[in-house]
Amino acid sequence: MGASQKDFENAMNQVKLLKEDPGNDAKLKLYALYKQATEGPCNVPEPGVLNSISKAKWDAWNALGSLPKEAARQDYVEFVSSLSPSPKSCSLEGPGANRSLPESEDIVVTTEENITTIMFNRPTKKNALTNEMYQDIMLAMKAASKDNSTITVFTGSGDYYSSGNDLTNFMKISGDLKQVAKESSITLRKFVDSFIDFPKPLVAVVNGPAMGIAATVLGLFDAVYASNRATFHTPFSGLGLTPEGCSSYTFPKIMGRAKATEMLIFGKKITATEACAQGLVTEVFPDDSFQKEVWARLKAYAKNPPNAMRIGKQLIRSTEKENLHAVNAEECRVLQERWVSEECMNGIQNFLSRKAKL
Ligand SMILES: CCCCCCCCCCC/C=C/C(=O)SCCNC(=O)CCNC(=O)[C@H](O)C(C)(C)COP(=O)(O)OP(=O)(O)OC[C@H]1O[C@@H](n2cnc3c(N)ncnc32)[C@H](O)[C@@H]1OP(=O)(O)O
Repeated sequence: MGASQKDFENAMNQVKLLKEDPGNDAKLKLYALYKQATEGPCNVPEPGVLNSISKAKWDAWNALGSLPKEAARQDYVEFVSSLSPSPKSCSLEGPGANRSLPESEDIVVTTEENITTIMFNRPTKKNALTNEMYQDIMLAMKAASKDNSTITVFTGSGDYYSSGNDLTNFMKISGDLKQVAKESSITLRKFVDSFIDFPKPLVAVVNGPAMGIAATVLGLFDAVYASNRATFHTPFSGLGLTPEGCSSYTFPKIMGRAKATEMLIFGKKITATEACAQGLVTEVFPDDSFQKEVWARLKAYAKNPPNAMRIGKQLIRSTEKENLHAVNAEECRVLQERWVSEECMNGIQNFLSRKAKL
């Protein structure tokens, strides 16, 4: 006998209680089966290539063809049960939990003239990255790695590139702090892995200040173009934190140990011009012509044959990959401990109570 409506509803609740992020492929499958089970065969127009996430969702649903609603419901229930053998002891608000597919507008993905752009879009909060945004960025990167674009670009909306991790993420957690720190460490590792393994040229268009994790992962980009308004700031020690995004390896390699120490350990903020002199930034542009000049250049680069660019990148990066994964794993292991430390609690508390502005 097929799954009942009650089984289906239970399965939907179980998805919300998943302890670990099931991954983008599983989320797409869940989405498609859910839509098929509730609405029947895909009945909406195919989204344009400008929205690669909607397109991925549409493709997954459309691929189910004329599968009957009851069969989709049954498949959904079975698939959920394969994902969640035990729904007990879950943190409802932990990273990765309660997520299905990106719905928020905090990350905007567009594809135009062979360029997929992933934009941080939370300007009123200086594009600080929420737990949901980490998940959506991973999803967007996975889609971008497979779409028809030749280059992928990160940029920010408003006056900031990004102020890094949203420090209120720490207040949204429930349950055992150590367990949440463990889950966060897993999420962070996966997030940084997405940058290490990204197969196409990855470019940052740094429109304003870049802080914390938004600055550190720049060491994993293939080119970084910055407005002269941009600054680069990793105030980790003040927050009781330690470097991530592989910066403990990439920054000393790029700028030398002394300059990397000033940034990563002493929290020195550097200008775009300094970052360019130290090799973190490829080129700096005057802010008033920044967008025009950078996009004209990127559109020209994006016309290059995609395979040549992809394979060229692979040659430049492949010898480093193993090291980078090991560094990422170690940085995340250390951060897992830092997040539950008194120094970190005090650092976050200072920001939240605005006693200290970094
Ligand atoms: C158990 C652990 C679970 C955690 C799971 C996370 C997993 C991944 C962790 C990865 C590690 C990453 C580390 C980092 O990125 S460290 C860097 C963090 N960023 C900061 O420290 C910046 C903090 N912000 C500031 O110092 C200032 O806001 C800033 C200099 C950016 C701007 O100052 P300004 O005076 O111009 O503007 P406001 O302060 O008034 O800001 C406007 C509003 O934006 C909010 N805001 C800005 N940045 C952040 C932020 N990073 N987190 C949360 N909110 C931020 C600010 O509060 C204002 O909001 P309101 O208008 O509502 O007050």
